[in-house]
Amino acid sequence: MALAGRTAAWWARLRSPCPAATPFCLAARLPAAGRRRYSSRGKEKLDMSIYPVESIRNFSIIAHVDHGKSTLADRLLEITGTISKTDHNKQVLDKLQVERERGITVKAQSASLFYNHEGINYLLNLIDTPGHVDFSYEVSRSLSACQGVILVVDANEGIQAQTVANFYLAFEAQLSIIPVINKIDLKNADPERVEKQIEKLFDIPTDECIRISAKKGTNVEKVLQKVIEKIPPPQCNTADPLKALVFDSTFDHYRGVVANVALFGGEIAKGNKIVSAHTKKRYEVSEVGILTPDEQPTHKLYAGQVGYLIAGMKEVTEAQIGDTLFLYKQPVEPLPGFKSAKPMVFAGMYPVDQTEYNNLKSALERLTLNDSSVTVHRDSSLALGAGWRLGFLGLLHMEVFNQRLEQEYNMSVILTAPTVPYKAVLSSAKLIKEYGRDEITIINPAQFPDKLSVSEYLEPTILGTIVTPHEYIGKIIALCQDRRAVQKDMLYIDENRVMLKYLFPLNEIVLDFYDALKSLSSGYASFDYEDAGYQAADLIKMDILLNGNPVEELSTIIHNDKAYATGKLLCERLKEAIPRQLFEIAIQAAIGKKIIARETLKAYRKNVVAKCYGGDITRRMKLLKRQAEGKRLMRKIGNVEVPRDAFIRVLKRETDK
Ligand SMILES: Nc1nc2c(ncn2[C@@H]2O[C@H](COP(=O)(O)OP(=O)(O)OP(=O)(O)O)[C@@H](O)[C@H]2O)c(=O)[nH]1
Repeated sequence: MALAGRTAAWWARLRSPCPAATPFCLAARLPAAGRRRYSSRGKEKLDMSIYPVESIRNFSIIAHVDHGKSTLADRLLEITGTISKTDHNKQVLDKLQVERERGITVKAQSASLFYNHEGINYLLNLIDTPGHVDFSYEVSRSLSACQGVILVVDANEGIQAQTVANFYLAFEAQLSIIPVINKIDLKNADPERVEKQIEKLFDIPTDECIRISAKKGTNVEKVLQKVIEKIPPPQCNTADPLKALVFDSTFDHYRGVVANVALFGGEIAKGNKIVSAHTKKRYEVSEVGILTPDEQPTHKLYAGQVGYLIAGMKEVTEAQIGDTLFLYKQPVEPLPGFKSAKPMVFAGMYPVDQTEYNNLKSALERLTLNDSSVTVHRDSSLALGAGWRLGFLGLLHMEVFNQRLEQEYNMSVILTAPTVPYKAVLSSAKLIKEYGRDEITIINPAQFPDKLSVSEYLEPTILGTIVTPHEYIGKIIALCQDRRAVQKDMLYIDENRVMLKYLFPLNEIVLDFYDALKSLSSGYASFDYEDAGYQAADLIKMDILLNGNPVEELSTIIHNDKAYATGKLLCERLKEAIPRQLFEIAIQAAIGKKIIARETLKAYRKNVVAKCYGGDITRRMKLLKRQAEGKRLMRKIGNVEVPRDAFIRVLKRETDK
């Protein structure tokens, strides 16, 4: 919208003192830490009409993990008076307990900042993003609500794998990029070297980089000024019909779904009747507001602004991420949505005790409301009872989800070995008819179709980026080869740093690749990856047998080349996990009918009443009862008693490897 044609009153409002510096000051109303969920209650509504599109900048901070995004966000919130300057305000946007404990950002948060620059009041909408590869889905989602990004690079570590990945996400989205070199206060900081890396890899002139210390606040104000100068305001108009993009949503127990929206046109207020382009359902808006970063109700939200709305949606699925909301009877062309999050890792989840099944079910339902990237299917297992098969974006995502179940819902669960989603191209007419298609995705080894009914198995692959000091390159190449990876590129970022690109089977990196890479490079190498489709693979299903009976929970799908080593390992671990019994037990790994590994557990008799011969009957009964109780914790496979937790011990150590 052109600036010309504005009234004098409009200019006067725009140039009036920034709300953050007046008695309106939001900072004064915000508790320093530990904000309540229902934080909008009783707050005076703000008038957002004083922020026309020209005064708005929507931006994100992107970086490699730990390069200082959250710290920079804290400083920006302080400088603009959005939060007060206290020591309690560390990582204000990291609201989840798991985020604070692990020091990582899991869920993107947004905050509106008010900033007066050269007499003009600006509304800056900052969207914090997670740095870990598992959460890159959140990054691309956040970027869709932005016109620019601050790309933060650590002055000591320089460009890392996720810096490259995040840069390309922003570049492909055609966003303005402000390169910032952080941590210049560190003794080993070498901003000049990092500037050269940025020039070489991203073609950004060295003099465009801003050197800052987010921790000490050095030059942070310059970053804000650059945001105003370099990032364009959103291209939209309040006079147009409402067009609101849902870019995130959370669930509040009291008020239902709180949808984070970016307005690409029109305005929205309490009482408006809106329709979801995705579900076609109609709602009445009960509250709109901005995030500061707490919820701050406003009278309206206008085109170009970013905020939240509550409209009586009961489930997060109703506020589908990427959905477009419009006014009832004023339909608009929906905005291009997002690719839905694709789970990379699947695992079985079971209650430790089956009596907890219903509690776990409701905890899962509530947690997935807040994390819609987790997929849930019901599943059951002979050993572990009724449960679910869950799909996660990666292993860290799985761990974080599990930790949130424990911390936020007090549930402890059993997680089985993670597996990646394989595919099979079917050749058997019977199976094709049964499935209704000739290609199936296998997320559970129990569904693995026999080789005779399949023309080809496929495994998921990823394109991995590794950035490392060059002295570790030999060991890293050997590690990649061991993981069946194929080199695609190798580039020197500067005289002693190398960037490698490899095509990996996802299965080879999902469990422990990152740990192996970190340990052989003394922590210096970094890794990021993106989906690279499927490739044909020589896959097999390996079964574990106890005295000839298969243990379904321990079946795994693996590459033929890795079968022998894995089979041997599982047999050895089971031998440790199963107590000796009255008879000898053969523990075997098998592919089809062929045995590929074997361990033998010698016979042993634990006669609890042996000591009591001639003793009194009550003591004898008591001991027999205790033995019976112990048996309930066992699962019988054939005639072999296996402690229920043995499966987990065996599988868990697989993930801990
Ligand atoms: N010395 C110094 N340390 C900093 C600076 N900025 C951030 N740090 C520290 O670097 C660590 C990581 O900072 P964060 O802000 O949590 O990093 P992040 O990029 O948000 O991390 P994720 O949310 O996990 O992606 C923290 O210990 C910060 O205190 C800085 O300018 N100087």
